[in-house]
Amino acid sequence: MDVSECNEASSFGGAADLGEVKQAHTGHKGCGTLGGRDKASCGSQARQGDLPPAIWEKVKSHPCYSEEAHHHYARMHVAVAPACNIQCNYCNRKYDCANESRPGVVSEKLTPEQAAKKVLAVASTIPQMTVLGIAGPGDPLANPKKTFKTFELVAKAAPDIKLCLSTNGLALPDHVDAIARLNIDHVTITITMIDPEIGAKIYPWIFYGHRRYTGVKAAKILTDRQLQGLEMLAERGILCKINSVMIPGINDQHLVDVNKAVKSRGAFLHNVMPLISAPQHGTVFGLNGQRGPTAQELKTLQDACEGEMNMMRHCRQCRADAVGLLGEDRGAEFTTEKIMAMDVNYDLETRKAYQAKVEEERAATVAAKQQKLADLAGETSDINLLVAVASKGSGLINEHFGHAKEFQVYELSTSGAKFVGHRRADPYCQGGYGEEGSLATIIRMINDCHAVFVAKIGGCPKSELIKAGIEPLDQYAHEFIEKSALAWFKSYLAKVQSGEIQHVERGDAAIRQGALISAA
Ligand SMILES: C[S@@+](CC[C@H](N)C(=O)[O-])C[C@H]1O[C@@H](n2cnc3c(N)ncnc32)[C@H](O)[C@@H]1O
Ligand code: SF4
Ligand code: SF4
Repeated sequence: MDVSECNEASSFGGAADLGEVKQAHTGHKGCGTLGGRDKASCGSQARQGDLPPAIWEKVKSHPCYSEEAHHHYARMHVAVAPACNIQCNYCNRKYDCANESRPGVVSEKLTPEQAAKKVLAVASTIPQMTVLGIAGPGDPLANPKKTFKTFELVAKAAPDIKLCLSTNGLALPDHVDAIARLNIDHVTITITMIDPEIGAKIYPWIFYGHRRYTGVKAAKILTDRQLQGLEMLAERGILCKINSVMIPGINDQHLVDVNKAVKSRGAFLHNVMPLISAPQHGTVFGLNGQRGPTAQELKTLQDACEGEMNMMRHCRQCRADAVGLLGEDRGAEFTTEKIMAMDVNYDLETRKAYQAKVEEERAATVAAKQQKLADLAGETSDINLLVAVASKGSGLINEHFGHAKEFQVYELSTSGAKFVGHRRADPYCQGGYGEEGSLATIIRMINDCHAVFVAKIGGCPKSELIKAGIEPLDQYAHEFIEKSALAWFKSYLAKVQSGEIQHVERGDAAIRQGALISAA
C-alpha cells in the first residue's frame, strides 16, 4: 500500500511557491513532465545534485521517495478513510490481524480530530517522522471530507510535516484543485493496467457517477480517470508515484507498457509491488490460488522498467496505520487509548534540531560510501552480485542475524552498491534460541546472495550459511552498509583476481528453488 505518500505542507506553502516548483519540475531535462528523462536523475535513487533544488527539497526527507532517506526518516499513516469506490480482487479490508503488515490492514479507524492528535503525539515522540500519509484502509478520495479535514488540521498544527495521499485514482480528477490548495505535494496512484481487457480481470466493479459498472466498461473508466488525474497533477508540479501490483499471468508483462504510459505523463517514480495473496486473507485472488511473484521475478520486471526512470525498490507494503521507519512498526505505542493519556508537546525547534543531527549522520554515510566508490574506480571486473544486510536503520549494519525481521538486499558491481529490495523474515531467534525451520527459510530466502552482513551471529547459523555458500560477515558490525559492502566487494574481487577463490554465479538458479519475497 502506500502510503507514505505524503506531501509537504510547510516549505511549499503558497500558490507562488507551487508555481516555482512546477517550473523547476517541468523545466528539468531529467524529470520533465513530458519528454525524455535522464535515468540517473529521477526516482528514489536520485540524490542531491541529481535533481533541481525544489524537487530535492520535496524528496530529501521523504522515506518513500528517496531510498537514501528511508534509512533515516520515518512516516506514519492515519486510518481515516474506510470506504472504497472500487473493488480490487486482491483487497479485503475486513480481514485484520494486528501482527500483520499488509496494505489495507488497520487496528483502529480514526476521526480527523483523533488522527491529528495522533500525528502530534508521534511527531513529538519520533522527531524524524517527516511524512503523514493517508492510504486507507479504503480510498482517501472516496472519503474526501475526512481526508481533507485531517490534512487541514495537521497542516495547521504541524506545518513541517509533509502530506501524502494514496488513491486508486477514480475520483482523482475531481480533487486535484483541493490537493494543490492543501499543499499535498506527493500523491500515489495505483495503476495496475492501461488495457481494460486486463483490468476486467483485476477489478470486478467500480462505483462512479452514482452507478455501478462492471467488466471492461468499468476498467475503461478507471484507466481513463487515473491517467487524466496523473496528467493534471503533473501539470501542477505535484510529485506522483505510481503503484502497480504485479500479478503473475495477468499483468506482469503488461506492466512494462504501464511504466511507459505513466512515465510519458509525468510520473516521478514507479513502485511495482508484489501481489500478496494468502488464502486466509479472503481476497478473490487469495481464494482462487493466484500466486504472487518471486523476488527474482519482481526484480527482473523492475530492471526491465528501469530505463529512464528509477524504480522504487524499498517499499514495505505498509499497513494503513503504520508508524515508524519503513520496515518497523511502532503503531502499538500509539493506540487511541495511549494517545489520549499522552502529554503531547509538539516542539518545532526540537524537531528541527534532531533532524539536523540526522542530516549529519546521513552526510557521514554518503561520504563514507563515496570514498569506497573512489577506491573501486580502477576496477574493471564485470562481476555483479547480491548481498543481504541485517539493519535496524540509520544506514548501519546494526541487527543481529537472529533478530532480523527483514534483510535488505544490495547489488554490488564496480559501479557501486545499489539497494534492490528486501526479504521479510520470521526472526530466527524466538525467545533466545534458534528455530531450525525459520533458519532454513531464511537461507532459502537469501539464497541468491553471496554474503550476509550482520551485527552478530551465532555459531550454528554461521555454519549453516557457510554450507549453503553464503558468507556470514560480522566484522563490519555497526559500520555503514554501503561503505562496508563496497569494501568487502573490493576484497572479493582481489581474491578472485589472485585465484584465491573462484566467482560462482548464484542469482536466478538459487532463488528459483523457492525464495519468495516474504517468508510469511
Ligand atoms: C490499501 S491501498 C489504499 C489506497 C488506495 N485505495 C489504493 O488502492 O491505491 C494501498 C496500496 O496497497 C495495494 N494493495 C492492496 N492490497 C494489496 C495486495 N493484496 N497485494 C499487493 N498490494 C496491495 C494497493 O494496490 C495500493 O497500491
Ligand atoms: S513504503 Fe510503500 S507502502 Fe510504505 S509508506 Fe512508503 S510507499 Fe507506502
Ligand atoms: S482501491 Fe485500494 S482500498 Fe479499494 S479495494 Fe482496491 S486496494 Fe482496496
